[in-house]
Amino acid sequence: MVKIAMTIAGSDSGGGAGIQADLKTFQELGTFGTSAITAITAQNTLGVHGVQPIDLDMIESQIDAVMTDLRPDAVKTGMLFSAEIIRIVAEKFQQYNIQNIVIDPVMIAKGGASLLQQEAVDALKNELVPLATIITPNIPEAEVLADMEIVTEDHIAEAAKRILALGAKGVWMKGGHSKDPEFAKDFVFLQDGTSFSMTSKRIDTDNTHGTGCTSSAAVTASLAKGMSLKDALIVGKSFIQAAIEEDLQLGSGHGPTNHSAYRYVQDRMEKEIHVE
Ligand SMILES: Nc1ncnc2c1ncn2[C@@H]1O[C@H](COP(=O)(O)OP(=O)(O)O)[C@@H](O)[C@H]1O
Ligand SMILES: Cc1ncc(COP(=O)(O)O)c(N)n1
Repeated sequence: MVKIAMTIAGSDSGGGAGIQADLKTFQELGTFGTSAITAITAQNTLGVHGVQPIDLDMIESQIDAVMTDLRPDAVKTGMLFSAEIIRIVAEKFQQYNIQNIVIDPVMIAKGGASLLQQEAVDALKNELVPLATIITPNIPEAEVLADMEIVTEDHIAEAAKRILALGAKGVWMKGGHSKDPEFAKDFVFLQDGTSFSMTSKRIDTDNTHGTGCTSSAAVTASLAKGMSLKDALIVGKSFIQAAIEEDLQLGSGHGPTNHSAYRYVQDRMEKEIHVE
């Protein structure tokens, strides 16, 4: 029977990030996608033009509706916007005993708009991160979660240690924001003390809108299908490398990635991602 993946996130009218990116990615990887929408954004490749959070009761009802009937095999979170929304999501994860939880700690859109209120960071750290199978911060998000500046690889390891100390089972420290002109190098640290890196060549492009949403959705779909965490993360990295490489040149700002590229270039990606 088809496996079910769920996303709890914001809507991106531009289709490159948020719920839209997640559902496309779930579908591409052969899972059945379900969702609970936390906020609506009026957004395109040029930026975020408006944000309207959904009523808390309605967020709760959406989660209950999916959890009680469809029972997702893995769930991811994206834009959660407020401490109140984070609390509801954390409560629901516990109520329904969800095991495969991917937390993309979305804070700021590529154009600079805030997608998480400042006072929600504590709720994220104390209530949601402890439930994560894997949390997927980019460098600025890891700096906030670990409360330190990240410049060197030693800083990455120290920040990961601090994030694991919050209770997450694993952390995928994404390197898209690093200054390395040649490589996009990510590091994974797990609660059992193991770690590995996933490196690809850096693509010179502005079309990276939604890379965090898309890569974490690929991990979620892979966990839903029963893959090991390590294999699921390698699919996440390969899926996003394909989606960035085969970009679509849409819009006149930070364009979306190509969510359907992976299915055509999967074999090539296996050789392009270096795991060490
Ligand atoms: N220009 C790029 N070329 C190749 N991979 C990239 C590029 N930018 C980001 N990535 C990869 O995309 C994923 C998401 O990266 P990152 O930009 O760090 O997160 P976010 O999208 O959350 O800001 C990571 O696996 C990262 O290595
Ligand atoms: C609704 C929504 N959720 C998440 C992001 C972050 O996307 P990214 O940082 O990858 O551009 C976004 N721009 N919009």
